[in-house]
Amino acid sequence: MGDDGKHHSEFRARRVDGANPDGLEDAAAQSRLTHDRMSAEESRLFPEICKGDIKRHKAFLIIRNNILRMWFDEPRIQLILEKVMEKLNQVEPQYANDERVLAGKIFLYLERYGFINFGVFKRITNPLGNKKDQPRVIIIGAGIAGIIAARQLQYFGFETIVLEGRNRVGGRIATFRKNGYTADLGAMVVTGLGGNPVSVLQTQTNLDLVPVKHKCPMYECSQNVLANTFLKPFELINYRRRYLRVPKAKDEVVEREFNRLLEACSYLAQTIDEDIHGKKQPYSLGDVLEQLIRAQEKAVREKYLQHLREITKMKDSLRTILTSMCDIRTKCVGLHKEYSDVLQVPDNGNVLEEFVIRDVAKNLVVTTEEYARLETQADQLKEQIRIAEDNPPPRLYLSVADRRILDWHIANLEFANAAPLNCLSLKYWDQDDEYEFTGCHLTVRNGYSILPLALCENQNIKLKRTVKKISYNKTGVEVVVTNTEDPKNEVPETYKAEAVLVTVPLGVLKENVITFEPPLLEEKQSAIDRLGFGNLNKVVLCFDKVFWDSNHTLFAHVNASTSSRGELFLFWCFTKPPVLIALVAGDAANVVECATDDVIIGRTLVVLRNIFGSVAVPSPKESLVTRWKSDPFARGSYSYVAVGASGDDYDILSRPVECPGDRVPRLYFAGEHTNRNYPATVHGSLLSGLREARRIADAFLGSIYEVSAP
Ligand SMILES: Cc1cc2nc3c(=O)[nH]c(=O)nc-3n(C[C@H](O)[C@H](O)[C@H](O)COP(=O)(O)OP(=O)(O)OC[C@H]3O[C@@H](n4cnc5c(N)ncnc54)[C@H](O)[C@@H]3O)c2cc1C
Repeated sequence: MGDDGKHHSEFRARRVDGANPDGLEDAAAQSRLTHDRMSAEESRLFPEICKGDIKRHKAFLIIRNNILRMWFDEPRIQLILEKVMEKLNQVEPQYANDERVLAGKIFLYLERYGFINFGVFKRITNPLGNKKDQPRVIIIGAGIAGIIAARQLQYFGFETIVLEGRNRVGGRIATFRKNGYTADLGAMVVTGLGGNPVSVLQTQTNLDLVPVKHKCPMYECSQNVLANTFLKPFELINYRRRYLRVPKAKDEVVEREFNRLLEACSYLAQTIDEDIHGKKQPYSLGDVLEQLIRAQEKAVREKYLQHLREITKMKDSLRTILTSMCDIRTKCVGLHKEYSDVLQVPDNGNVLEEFVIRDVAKNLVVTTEEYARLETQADQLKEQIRIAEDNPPPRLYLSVADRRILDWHIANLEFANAAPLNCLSLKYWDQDDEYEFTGCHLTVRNGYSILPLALCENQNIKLKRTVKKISYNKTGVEVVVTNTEDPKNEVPETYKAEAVLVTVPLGVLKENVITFEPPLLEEKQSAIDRLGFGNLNKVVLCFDKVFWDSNHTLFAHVNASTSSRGELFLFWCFTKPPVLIALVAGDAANVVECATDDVIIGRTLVVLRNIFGSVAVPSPKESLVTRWKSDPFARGSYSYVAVGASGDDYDILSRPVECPGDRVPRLYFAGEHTNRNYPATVHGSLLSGLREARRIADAFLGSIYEVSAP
């Protein structure tokens, strides 16, 4: 990444960029809605408004946008209908008076759909009153999807119980905290605040978000440095840096080429029909990218060969000309001699002899002129050859050093997708791009776990309960768990409820560690198999002082080979206490799973010492290596669209399961792998939890139309 470089996942600049939107348009945009248009969902829920006259349509939008803005104005306090009507009366008295019923319905819809009154806020009233015997829902997994769903369901009046296998909440949001050091082992980046529900949670909790600056010096191995440096004796032990900073211009050129290659892949993805040309197997992004690189290499080689061929051709022509000049020169010498000879003959007035003299003289002139013409041609050709030889086209598409830098950019993309590029679907790997939020990327300086911990307050959560079996039928659900509170005496427990929400990671679903009774439908099982679940690991090193350039919060390490490109390729340093987080992505992420901590940490220190010099880099005070793939409660990091999968698979995974003849579905699914538009992210999980809370509430409490309007 160049100093100011942006890679393809950078956001397009749009107007809204965070919490507390000012106007009605901003409030709608922050809720991922359009201010002057009803969403498809709204049109479905309010058909009489959608198809009705333009005035009511406008009334709907004005009321909806005003309610959203009221929520964003103070998301720490429950927004209640009375307050909404009071404020609406101040800003839009006409709508407050004429559309009271509609305003009530819009309020209930926004609340049920998790646009308002979600997260950590002070409750003023219970929206459903204090009804007894509310349905009971079991939520499996205390990650962000499970906790927000539990919290929302509880707010809607359900009795909830969260069963969590680990001895902590947060799932893939996990913060290492020790001796004042903080490091996020799972999620650590908020990918823009414009449209992001995390912006509300930031206001409600004390998440300390700092922008991720793109200045990122890049270091690569230079074997010549040591050889070319005159070392004093002690320097032999404390040898100097062996890695050099990649020149900014070079980094920028390669980054531009990388982006060009990705654009070409994207063009091909749109034009290639995966089923034609007898190719049954869909293409992967990695394969096509490598093919494009090979094609470019071939084209560059071809161009260079063509250049050599042209020079050879010019040289051949020059040789022919020079040979002709030689012949002409010999001929000239002969003619000259002949001319001298005929001039020797005494003039006896013979006309024939006079004719011979003139003829030889003429021949001599013509031949000399021909020689001069060829000489000019030869000079021109020599100049052309010189120019061509002085300006050869590149011999190689990428030098070895260029390829390493390109591999670094590929590793960065493999990090973003948590998978080697040859596992990603060419056609659909970036299917969610158009939903990207606006604003810069931010990181949580005080640790992301603040969020799940805040959301857990007053929730009924049982830790150390590993779910083994889920049975569901028309009467309800039964969940069998192993209670691991006492490792020497693990006991089975059974929990019963009206419905169950499963939020375990896709990696866990793929392992089939939970038995579903009856088994999941073939459609769902195939989607579980098709979608990819990637891996990405981190090495955390805590030091007693900063030895890196504190002006930079990121620095890059360019690895020596394509196969190791993802190894410790990027270092993060965002927290006040000096902590470095090294990222391991792509194939290298899986290598970490089977190496010991000593090996990984030792290797990380070698890289740092090569960059900063061994004197500068002390031994770490604390260190830690993640192994997400080996973690039985994750089995990897997050989902990706694998070769053969598509965005549809996220939709299939989000569908609830109904027993034939039952009036409501009993089995629901949430989690990042169930969110087509926002997969693989904290906000995606959060939105999926809100979505399922709404779905369960609609099923058991009636849809928004059956809720009596005030
Ligand atoms: C290394 C890494 C880096 C990431 N970086 C980012 C980032 O920068 N930004 C971002 O937005 N997202 C990031 N993500 C993704 C983000 O963390 C996840 O998408 C999100 O946290 C998932 O939430 P979830 O609730 O869907 O799943 P989880 O958080 O995984 O929650 C599922 C819960 O189910 C529990 N569970 C599993 N099996 C069982 C069982 N059998 N019984 C009971 N409980 C069980 C788990 O213990 C877990 O608590 C990253 C993820 C990883 C791993």
